[in-house]
Amino acid sequence: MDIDAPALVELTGVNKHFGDLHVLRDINLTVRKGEVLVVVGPSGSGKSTLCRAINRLETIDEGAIRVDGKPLPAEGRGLARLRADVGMVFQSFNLFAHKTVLDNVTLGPRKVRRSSRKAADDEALALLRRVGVEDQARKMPAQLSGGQQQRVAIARALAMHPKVMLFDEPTSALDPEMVNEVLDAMVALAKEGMTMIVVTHEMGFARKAADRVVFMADGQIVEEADPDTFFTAPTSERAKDFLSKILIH
Ligand SMILES: Nc1ncnc2c1ncn2[C@@H]1O[C@H](COP(=O)(O)OP(=O)(O)OP(=O)(O)O)[C@@H](O)[C@H]1O
Repeated sequence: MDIDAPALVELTGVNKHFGDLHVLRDINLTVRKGEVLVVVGPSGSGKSTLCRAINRLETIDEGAIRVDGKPLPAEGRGLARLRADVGMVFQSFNLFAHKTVLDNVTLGPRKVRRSSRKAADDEALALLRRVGVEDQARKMPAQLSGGQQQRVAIARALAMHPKVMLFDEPTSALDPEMVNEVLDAMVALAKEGMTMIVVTHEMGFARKAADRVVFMADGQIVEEADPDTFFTAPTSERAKDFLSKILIH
């Protein structure tokens, strides 16, 4: 990753509450073009909320979030553009159940990017090939395994030509034997230079693919470091405690 690359996602003084719960506490974070940032931390530390705020699936109470230099839009067309620029892959694959795999991938480009059917189909098939599921294109999502569905979800986000991809625990709902096929697709994407923010409990992925690891606890960024430093020499007691409780491959 180029350390002089321009900032693509910038959070400044971000605070968020759910009622009395202060779920994001003064978050300052910059993700540069081409960077792979992995966010780790205990359950309930605010990792999902952070991801969702960047895509404006959650509003924030204070602070500013910029994507590619622009503040997040409030509503309307700007929001559709933001959701195209910021691709999101969730734990639950969120595919449209009544549409074929191919239609799941082409729907966004045809609607938002006004691609022709032929152009959208051709690109979708190329993307499905890239994540290894092109032979599933005519099937319905329910006919696919969880790992295949998640790879379709990645292809669907990529079809919008995102500037950054957010992954919120993309393998947590998968059977163990399917985890690697999704992680491999993500590693390939990282190697191609995609800017990525990945919330995960897969520390092997973090070690392999992350440029930087951010450790969150109680809504705060407690520590951030390159993966080698974070996993071998964490400085905060909270990160040490967290790492002592998980298995690192
Ligand atoms: N819509 C909501 N309304 C109220 N509280 C919420 C809401 N969404 C999340 N929370 C709470 O905010 C806190 C942070 O949640 P969040 O999902 O961001 O954590 P997380 O670090 O992603 O956790 P996990 O690893 O378990 O997914 C939790 O205590 C959660 O219960």
